Amino acid sequence: MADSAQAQKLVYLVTGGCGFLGEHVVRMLLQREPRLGELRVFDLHLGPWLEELKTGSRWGSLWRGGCGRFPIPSQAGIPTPAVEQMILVSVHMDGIRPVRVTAIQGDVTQAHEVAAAVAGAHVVIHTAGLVDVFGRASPKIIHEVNVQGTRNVIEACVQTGTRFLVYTSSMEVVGPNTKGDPFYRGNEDTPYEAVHRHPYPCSKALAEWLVLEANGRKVCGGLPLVTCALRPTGIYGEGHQIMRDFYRQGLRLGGRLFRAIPASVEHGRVYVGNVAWMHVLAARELERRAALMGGQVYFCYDGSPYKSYEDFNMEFLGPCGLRLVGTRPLVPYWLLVFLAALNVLLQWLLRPLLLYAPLLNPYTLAVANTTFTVSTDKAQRHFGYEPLFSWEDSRTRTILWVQATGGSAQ
Ligand SMILES: NC(=O)c1ccc[n+]([C@@H]2O[C@H](COP(=O)([O-])OP(=O)(O)OC[C@H]3O[C@@H](n4cnc5c(N)ncnc54)[C@H](O)[C@@H]3O)[C@@H](O)[C@H]2O)c1
Ligand SMILES: CC(C)[C@@H](O)CC[C@@H](C)[C@H]1CC[C@H]2[C@@H]3[C@H](O)C=C4C[C@@H](O)CC[C@]4(C)[C@H]3CC[C@]12C
Repeated sequence: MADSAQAQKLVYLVTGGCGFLGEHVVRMLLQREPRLGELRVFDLHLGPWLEELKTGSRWGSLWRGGCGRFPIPSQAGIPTPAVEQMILVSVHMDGIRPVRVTAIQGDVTQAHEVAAAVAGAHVVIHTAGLVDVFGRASPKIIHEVNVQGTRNVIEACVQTGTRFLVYTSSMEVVGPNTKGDPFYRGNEDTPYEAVHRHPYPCSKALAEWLVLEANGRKVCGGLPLVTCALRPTGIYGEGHQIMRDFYRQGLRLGGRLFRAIPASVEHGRVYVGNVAWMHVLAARELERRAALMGGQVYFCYDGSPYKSYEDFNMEFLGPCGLRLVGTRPLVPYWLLVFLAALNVLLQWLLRPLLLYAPLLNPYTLAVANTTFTVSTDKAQRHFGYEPLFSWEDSRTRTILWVQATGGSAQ
């Protein structure tokens, strides 16, 4: 067993660390990982919020030391992306402990950039991905980022000797499938015909398979790679852009949203803070429980209620002044199908001029209209996961965020 937590100074790498989920994972690690010595935040687009780390305003961290552009040690002459290193003194329950935060602007599709970022890391939490179900990116790009990017992360772990990899997968690896079969309060062992056509779920399913298949491969140094995949359902919380889009749409429509999906269609949702916590815990326990956790998948879950996608959103948009009109869908389903198809045609026609990517398309309509909920305790049984945030707390935090954005672009 490794030294005590206080003595260990581990290097964590979070890919996609500036994304909706990634940012919460970064903050959770800074707050709740006592073994953290260096935190590498790797992303194609580094967020301005990283600048706040200098003031330490968010976590009681104190800023110490300069922030300059330092090249991370090049590996065998591999060119390294520009990095920004900040030294943080994080105040934790266990006392004051210095944490180095290294912001790395890089691309997971570039194997050499990934290898440079992974080199020397103890754990990789791989959240980077192209979450596109709206036709913004081509299938080729989605595959490049989500599949080849994941392959690059795996190979970097093997080449550089990093042994622990937690991958952010998705419920969509399972479903809803192309037949629209419901998945009603299922778990990791529930039989379900996971058949996909859309580029996004196909890419997530292949990437997850690669991660699980890599479990047990010998890394540089001869020890085995230990991997697991976490499958969040629809994540909500501070920073959820789709929630913000619904809020802005409602404001434009005079404080109203119009029901399009039957209230009986249940959708699994999970608070971003609990998803982040599950990632931190899985990364911590993967070493100690390698035999049990290695090669496993875990749905992300918490106490969020089972509701239709629209009714669930109203838990937050209602207290922000919006009203969902209709107890039943106000538009016949065939008309929604027609409008979704029309959106695809418009997207294709307008593509030479502008990117038209509305929420409604045949895929999003099918997903929204298909029950998909999980009921499981596998993460609790395997690595002691319990949600960190209650439903009430998750709801309050999300409402406060929606109110704070006020429908703005932030
Ligand atoms: N949002 C959800 O409801 C949800 C549900 C289940 C799973 N997931 C998964 O969680 C992960 C994070 O999703 P999110 O909702 O935070 O999305 P997001 O788009 O907010 O975050 C993804 C991050 O990855 C980065 N990224 C994209 N391409 C990259 C590249 N080529 N190189 C480096 N970084 C790159 C983006 O800049 C972004 O910061 C994804 O893998 C997604 O599939 C999301
Ligand atoms: C226009 C109406 C029909 C409206 O109700 C459409 C809602 C639609 C945009 C969302 C309904 C379900 C969402 C998806 C689900 O929460 C799970 C996902 C998995 C994750 O990996 C990525 C995001 C998503 C695909 C999510 C996207 C938005 C919805 C399709």
